[in-house]
Amino acid sequence: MSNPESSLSAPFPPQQPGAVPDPDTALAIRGLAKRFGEKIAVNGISLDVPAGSFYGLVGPNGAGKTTAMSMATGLLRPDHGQVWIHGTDVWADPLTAKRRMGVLADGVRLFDRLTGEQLVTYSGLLRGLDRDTVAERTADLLRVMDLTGDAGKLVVDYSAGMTKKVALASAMIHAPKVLVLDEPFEAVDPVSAANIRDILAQFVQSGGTVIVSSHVMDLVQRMCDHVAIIAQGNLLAAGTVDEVRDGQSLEDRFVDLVGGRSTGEGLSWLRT
Ligand SMILES: Nc1ncnc2c1ncn2[C@@H]1O[C@H](COP(=O)(O)OP(=O)(O)OP(=O)(O)O)[C@@H](O)[C@H]1O
Repeated sequence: MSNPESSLSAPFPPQQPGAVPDPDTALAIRGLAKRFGEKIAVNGISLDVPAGSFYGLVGPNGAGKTTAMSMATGLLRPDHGQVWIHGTDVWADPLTAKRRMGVLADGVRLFDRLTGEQLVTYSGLLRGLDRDTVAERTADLLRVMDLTGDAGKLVVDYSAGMTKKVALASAMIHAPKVLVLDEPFEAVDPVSAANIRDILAQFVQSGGTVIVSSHVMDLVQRMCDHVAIIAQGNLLAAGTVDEVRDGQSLEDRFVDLVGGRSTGEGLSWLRT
């Protein structure tokens, strides 16, 4: 079934000036839009992420996930629209909003001339934590990320998966209420990924909110309780995973909604 007008796409009215979404909503997005030259990367997306949810954001390559997440976390200024983290406008009051969130951004350079331990420590001190708390949490985070043995190594010399894990540790050290993670499992080995999943699940159980983008539908179906599907800058569906997948696997539903499966023809020159 291909139904981009699915009733699951939340029919949000334009936000009235001055109207603030319920502070219990972890992330509220209204009419978020971004254009790069002629390219409309995000085309007026509205979405509510309930507090305490494990929310997956899925979409094909170039769908606008990273752009939307960057605008939602105060890293990229939107052309239009508003974003609130627990009722705080991210662009009007970025300091308060950023205290409440931990962000694993895609493609943002880390201070990679620091060691892993220094980087996580620096993130904690930057967030205003005292030195003892930072030392304790840094040791805990490096341990669960299986980085203790490499804590003294420069981040520039880390593998892609190690870099992802140290960035994740840096995003979590101030115990935010909301974690916004762009592809947190990309390049991460299965044991570390399982550890990270456990940490995130416990975080959600204790009332935190996790928003992850991922291309791995099976993972999103197993791990998340809510999901939004984005394609070509538009929100195609959003709701609980069961609502969105509508009796199918999430992967089949995704392919139905997004389309674009090639028939396997072509590239005859590649066949031996
Ligand atoms: N800084 C930029 N300048 C120009 N175009 C950009 C820029 N950032 C993103 N885009 C374009 O906007 C669109 C959305 O990109 P975005 O990175 O948000 O997609 P994505 O869903 O995160 O993709 P992927 O799953 O491949 O990471 C793409 O067409 C991309 O080429």
